Parts: sequence; C-alpha cells; structure tokens
Amino acid sequence: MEPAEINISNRKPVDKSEVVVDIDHIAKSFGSKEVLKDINLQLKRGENVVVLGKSGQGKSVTIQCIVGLLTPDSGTVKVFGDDVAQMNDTELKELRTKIGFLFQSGALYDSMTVRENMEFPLTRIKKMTDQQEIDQLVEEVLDGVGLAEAIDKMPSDLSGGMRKRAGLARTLIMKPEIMLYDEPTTGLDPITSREISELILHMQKKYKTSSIIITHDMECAKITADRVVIMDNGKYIAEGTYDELQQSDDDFIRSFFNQTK
Ligand SMILES: Nc1ncnc2c1ncn2[C@@H]1O[C@H](COP(=O)(O)OP(=O)(O)OP(=O)(O)O)[C@@H](O)[C@H]1O
Repeated sequence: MEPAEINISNRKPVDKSEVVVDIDHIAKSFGSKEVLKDINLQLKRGENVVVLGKSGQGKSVTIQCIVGLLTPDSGTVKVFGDDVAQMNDTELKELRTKIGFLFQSGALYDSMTVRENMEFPLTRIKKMTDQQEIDQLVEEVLDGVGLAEAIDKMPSDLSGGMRKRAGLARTLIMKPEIMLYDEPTTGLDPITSREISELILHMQKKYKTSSIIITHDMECAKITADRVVIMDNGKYIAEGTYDELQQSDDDFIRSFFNQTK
C-alpha cells in the first residue's frame, strides 16, 4: 500500500547561512528506473539528521550525489554554498577533504596496525611530516574513541565494535566538517550498537560536525538524531524529531518505530 504523503510544507524556514548541505529537488534515474524523484534536504551546521527508509530507496545514491560521485539528472546539491555538479576535479578533491565517511565495514587497511591506519590519511592526504605532531593527533583521536590501548594492534585482532571505532577515528583525524554515516551499526550486537551510537553523538558535540546518518537501527536514530527524515518511493515523505514522528497518526511512519531490531 502506498503511504499517505505527509505535509512537510509547514516546517520552519531554515536560515540559509547555517545550511552546509542543501539538496534542492533532486531526481536521479538509472535507465528507466527512477530512484530519486524529488528529494529536498537541508543539513544545518552542527546538526545530526537521520535518514530512514526501506532498502533500495536511494539513500546511498543521495549520499553519492553529495560528494559528487553521482550527478543528479535535475535539481541541485550545494555543499557550503557551492553546486557540487559544477565543481572541477580539484574542487571536488578539496570538498572531499571536508567530508568524512563511515561505511559498514569501517574500511581499515588489514595489513597496517591501528596506529598506521590513523597515520595514513595524515601523511598521504594532508602531507604531514612532523612525527611528533602526527603522534599527538593519533593518540588524541584514539583516546577520544576509547581505543588508546589498541594502538599497536592489527585490525584482525579487534572486535567488530572496535573496528568500527577505529574506522570512525581514522575519519575524524581529518577533522571533517561533515560526516556521512552509512549504516554505522549494522552487523553489531545491541550493546556495541548503542556504544557506537553514543560515540556518534559524543563526536558531534566534540568536533561540532554536521552529520547525515543513514540507518535502519531505531535506537541509533533515537540516540543520535536532532531531526529524522523518512524516505519512500524516491521522495522524502516526513520530517520531524524522533518523538514527533513516533507519535504520527500515519501507520506507515509509525511502522518504522514499532519494529524490533
Ligand atoms: N550506479 C548505479 N547504477 C545503476 N543502479 C544503481 C546505481 N546505484 C544505485 N542503483 C540502484 O538504485 C537503487 C537505490 O540504491 P541505494 O543503494 O541508494 O538504496 P538504499 O536506500 O541505500 O538501500 P539500502 O538500505 O539497501 O542500502 C537500487 O535499486 C540500486 O540498484
């Protein structure tokens, strides 16, 4: 059954100067398949927005449009006020240094220790050479995610939750202004999932990042979200705080909140 469309037009106007990601009526098809029909989303500075939606609704495609890996067929995506589709390779590279990703796997290099994994983006991307400065940043970031003791371990010696923390640390060491989390708690047990969600919240406060968090984990949404948007059939159909949406009169919206993990 098609969900009822929810009126989201009466939301408060957003102060544009605070908007770091502005997705304006984007559409994207692959062949005859219309994946995104009309997506609008504004991410404000320092805000955590959680995107909920059933599988295959185009959440990852939306993220790829933000970093310029895909170009929308119509509509615009502006990051820090600049249209991503108009950026040249140098500008895209520069943009991506300001955006951190955390994917499901955590994406560590298995042949490097935790310390070497942290050093890698500093020496390869930031071209840092001062070893003392590098050591200080690595120790600080690992301490922040509770992995100070694991600094000389190999990724294969870490639990799933520790790997996820290390992946997060490796992203945060670049001090991104925007974080994109794609299913950050998938595959983790409930206790570790909660720890990662709390860490995402803690990191938002500590580094003042703006984040988009794609998840199916409602506890993660509850812990991390300042605002939740629900995506269905290529459109954003509802938006509000976790509590507002949980109390919605719409059965489809409430169905997200009634699921067990
Ligand atoms: N590069 C591409 N070429 C063709 N089709 C694609 C491409 N990228 C995504 N799609 C299609 O777009 C649809 C949405 O994919 P997407 O990965 O964004 O969904 P999702 O909402 O993130 O799902 P999930 O929650 O399962 O990760 C899928 O049907 C997918 O096959």
